Amino acid sequence: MITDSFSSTAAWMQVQAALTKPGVTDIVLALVVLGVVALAADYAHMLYLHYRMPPGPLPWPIVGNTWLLPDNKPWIYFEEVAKQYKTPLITFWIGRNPTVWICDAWAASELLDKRAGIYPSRPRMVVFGELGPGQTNLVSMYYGDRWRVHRKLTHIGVGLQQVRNYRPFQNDESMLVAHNIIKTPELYEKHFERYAASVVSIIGFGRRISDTKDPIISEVLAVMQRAAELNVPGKTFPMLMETFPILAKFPNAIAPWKHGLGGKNSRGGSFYYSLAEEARDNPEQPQSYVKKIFEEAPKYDLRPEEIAALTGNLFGAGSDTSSSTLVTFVLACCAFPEVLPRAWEELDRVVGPDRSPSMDDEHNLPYIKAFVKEVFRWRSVAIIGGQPHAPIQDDEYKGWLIPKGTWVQGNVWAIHHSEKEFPDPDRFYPARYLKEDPQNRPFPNERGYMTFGWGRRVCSGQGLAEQGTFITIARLLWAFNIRKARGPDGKEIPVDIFAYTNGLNMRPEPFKCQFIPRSLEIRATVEREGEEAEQRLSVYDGETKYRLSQWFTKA
Ligand code: HEM
Repeated sequence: MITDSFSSTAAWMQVQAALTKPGVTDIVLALVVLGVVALAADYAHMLYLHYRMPPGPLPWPIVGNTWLLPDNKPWIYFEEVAKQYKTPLITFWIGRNPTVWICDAWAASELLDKRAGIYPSRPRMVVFGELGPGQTNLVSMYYGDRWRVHRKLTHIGVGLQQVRNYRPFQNDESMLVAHNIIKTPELYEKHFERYAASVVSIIGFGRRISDTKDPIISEVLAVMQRAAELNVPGKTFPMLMETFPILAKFPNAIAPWKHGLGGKNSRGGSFYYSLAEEARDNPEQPQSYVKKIFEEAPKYDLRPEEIAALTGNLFGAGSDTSSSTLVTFVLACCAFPEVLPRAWEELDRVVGPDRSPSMDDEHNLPYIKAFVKEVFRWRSVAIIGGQPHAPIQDDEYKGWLIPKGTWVQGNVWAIHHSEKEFPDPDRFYPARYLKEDPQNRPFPNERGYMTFGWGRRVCSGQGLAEQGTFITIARLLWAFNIRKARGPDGKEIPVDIFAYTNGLNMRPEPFKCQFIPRSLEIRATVEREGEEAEQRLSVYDGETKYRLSQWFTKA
């Protein structure tokens, strides 16, 4: 007894001594205790959200579910998780950040379209946002007055009314695609890239891109494809910074995982600003979007990096997406040749061999329209719907909480791959879009696809992309029998409909194919129209002295 009371008195005196005169060990001990308490409180909060938010795998403290991510194409994994939980949306924790993945068309329509006023913002994005363009670019901007200004200014360039005025040169550029494919069919992918880059370059800078070797194509596409990898959740650097945002705060000199990320003052931005100034100051260059932006700049107090973002977005958002969609179209023709005769029958009946289809034919070409819709659906380029949305207030869906600021991503892969809306979804089957077809199913929007996003953040260039994709697909279907290439043994070389890149904007891995003109008359028409189009487009010929690569060396 006496010994017990003596030892407890001694221990008490030690505690008192430690409190009045703490040593290093005591401080370390106190910090450890504090750390454990903070961690426990943080994890308790994570578990609370785990039970209130849409279902998903149990998160671990700090790392969440990041370790469960596959090395590639996480959208397929999220589709499987949603099937496993039998829910239209799931929660997946990227570190301590719960992200919601919408895997069903009706839920996407309800949340992102019908409740557009609640979901118009972007969440905090460490890699694509804070280490990328941040709040200078419409794509990653939070919802608010500045976003409204940028959206309005973007519409001056590619708003629905405006893009109708671009039809003549877009049509001419598309005629050149068909002509160039006759000359060098093996370069078809390059012809699509040139076409897409040239259309946005004429709109933006009043200058066309006439050569597939123009460095602006290869350089800008390379940057875009790299950027597209930067918003696909991943468990390696640089995306691991979304799991551990503190790593983004380290100075670049001691943080190799940050290398190559642009930042607000990125050299890519300055490159676009120089292109814009060059176009503004060239009296010979026709009226263009940059000239209008410079006129508007004082009214909105636009900074140079904002001007660079607004004009650069035309390339950034509009060239890789449009050309990848056309490569997907070619892959579909090779893999599903049985869908072609019906397209030819319609085109021969409505258009004939002496001219190629025009935009005015659209109403008379229901199967071609369905074909284009199926291209947009079957392998949608923006496979996770571009950037995530974020609610500007807490929301509830089917009893689940979606807190303000949550990263909410439309999983377009899962949405367009659902048996319920698209029976046999990996089959390319345009007729599913025709009302009378037995495979036709209800869909929450009239178009029948969600390729261009939702609500207030829906793609600003949708009108331009849809009209360009229609006219180019219609023309190529009319002109060619597009089919699998043959090997030296004369046998067809198979194509793989799942071989796609891993970016946020995906495109088929390279494959070979043949473009066979459908008749001598059609071939003659393609050549004649191609030469005439080139003549008309010559008003946009011009050079730029800037190269993105020089910029990177210079800075
Ligand atoms: C096939 C071609 C294209 C596809 C599939 C596509 C798809 C998308 C998607 C999915 C989004 C995100 C929408 C959302 O957050 O809900 C987006 C945003 C955007 N797109 Fe496109 N796009 C295409 C072409 C274009 C073109 C040609 C331009 C302009 C020339 C453009 C400009 C933009 C801009 C500026 C945004 C950001 C809008 C905002 O955050 O408010 N896109 N696009």
